[in-house]
Amino acid sequence: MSIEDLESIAQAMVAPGKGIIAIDESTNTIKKRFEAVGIENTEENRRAYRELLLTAPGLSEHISGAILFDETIRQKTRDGVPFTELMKKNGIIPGIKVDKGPVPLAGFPGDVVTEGLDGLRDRLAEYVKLGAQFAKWRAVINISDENPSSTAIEANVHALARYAALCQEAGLVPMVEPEVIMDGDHTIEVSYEVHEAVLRSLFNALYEQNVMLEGTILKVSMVIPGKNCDEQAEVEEVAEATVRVLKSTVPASLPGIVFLSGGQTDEQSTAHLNAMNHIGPHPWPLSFSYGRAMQQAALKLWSKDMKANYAEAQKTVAARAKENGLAALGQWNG
Ligand SMILES: O=P(O)(O)OC[C@H]1O[C@](O)(COP(=O)(O)O)[C@@H](O)[C@@H]1O
Repeated sequence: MSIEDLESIAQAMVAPGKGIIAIDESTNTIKKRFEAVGIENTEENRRAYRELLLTAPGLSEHISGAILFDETIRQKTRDGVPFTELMKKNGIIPGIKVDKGPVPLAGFPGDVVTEGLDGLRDRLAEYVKLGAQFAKWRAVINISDENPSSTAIEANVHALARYAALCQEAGLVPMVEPEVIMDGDHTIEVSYEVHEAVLRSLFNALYEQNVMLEGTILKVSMVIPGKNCDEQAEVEEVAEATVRVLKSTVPASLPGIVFLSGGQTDEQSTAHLNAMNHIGPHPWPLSFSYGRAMQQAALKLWSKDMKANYAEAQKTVAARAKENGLAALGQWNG
C-alpha cells in the first residue's frame, strides 16, 4: 500500500462532519461498563451489543469508522455476516485496537507503559486479512505530584512510534493515542504542560522512527482540569487551551486529530469539540473518537430491556453520532 492510499484512508476517517466510534473496550473494560448497568459479561452479550451499535440505522451519516477489539473483529451479526463486511458495505472503516494495555513502569511508581510490540508485525498482518484499515494504540499518562516522569513519557512515545511504523509497513493507518488521564486534582495549567511535553516528545519520536505523518491520525485527550480540581474550567477555556497546545506541537501535515472522551459527560464532550471548531479554522480537522460519550446513553437504555429497547438504543447512539458530527463542524447548538 502506498502513502497515497494511507493518506486517503486517514482523510476519510476525518471527513467533514464525521468521526469515529470507539467500541474497542478490552474484555476487562467492557466488564466494568456492563456491570455498571447490570449486564452479564458474556461473549454473546458483547457480540449482540456491538451488533446493535454497528447496525444502528443512519449511523454512517456521521460515523466514518469504528475501532474494534480483537474478539469483535472476528465476530459476525446474528445473520452470519462478518462485522467488517457489514461495516464496509455501510461505508464505515474498520479499525482495530492493537495494544495490550498499560502495565506499571518498573522503577517509576504511578507511571505506566503500554505493552504489545512483541509479535505485532504478525498480528497486524492478520488484522489486515480480517479487513482492518487502521489500528489504534493507547498510551496512558497519569498526573500526580510525581507523575509523569520524563522516563514514562519517553517510554510511551517510543512504543507509540514503533507501533506506528509497523502499521504503515503493514498498510494500516496508525491512530496514535496518548491519553493524559483526567483523574486527580491538577489544574488546567498542569494538564496543558503535560500535554505539551507528551505531544512534543511524540512527534519527535514519530520523526525518529520514519513515520509518515500524512498517513497518521492523532487521538488525544483535551486540556482539562483534573476531576477533583476545585477550579473546573469553562467550555471556552478548555477549547482554547486544547487548540493552543495542539497548534504549538502538532505539524500541519497531519490529516486530522480526534479526541477521546476520557470520562467527560456526553454534553461536555460535545460542547468542547463544538467550541474548538467554532474558533477555527485550524490546520487539521478536529473530530471525535469517543467511547463512553458515544455509547453510555444507549447502553443504559439497552440494559433496561434488551428486546423492547433495542431500536430506541440504536436511535440514541445514532443521535449521539449526529450531535458529535455537528460539533465536528462547529454547528452544534446544544
Ligand atoms: O482500557 P481499554 O480497554 O483499552 O479501553 C480504553 C478505551 O479508551 C478509549 O481509547 C477512549 O474511550 P473514551 O472515549 O471512553 O475515553 C477507547 O478507544 C477505549 O475503548
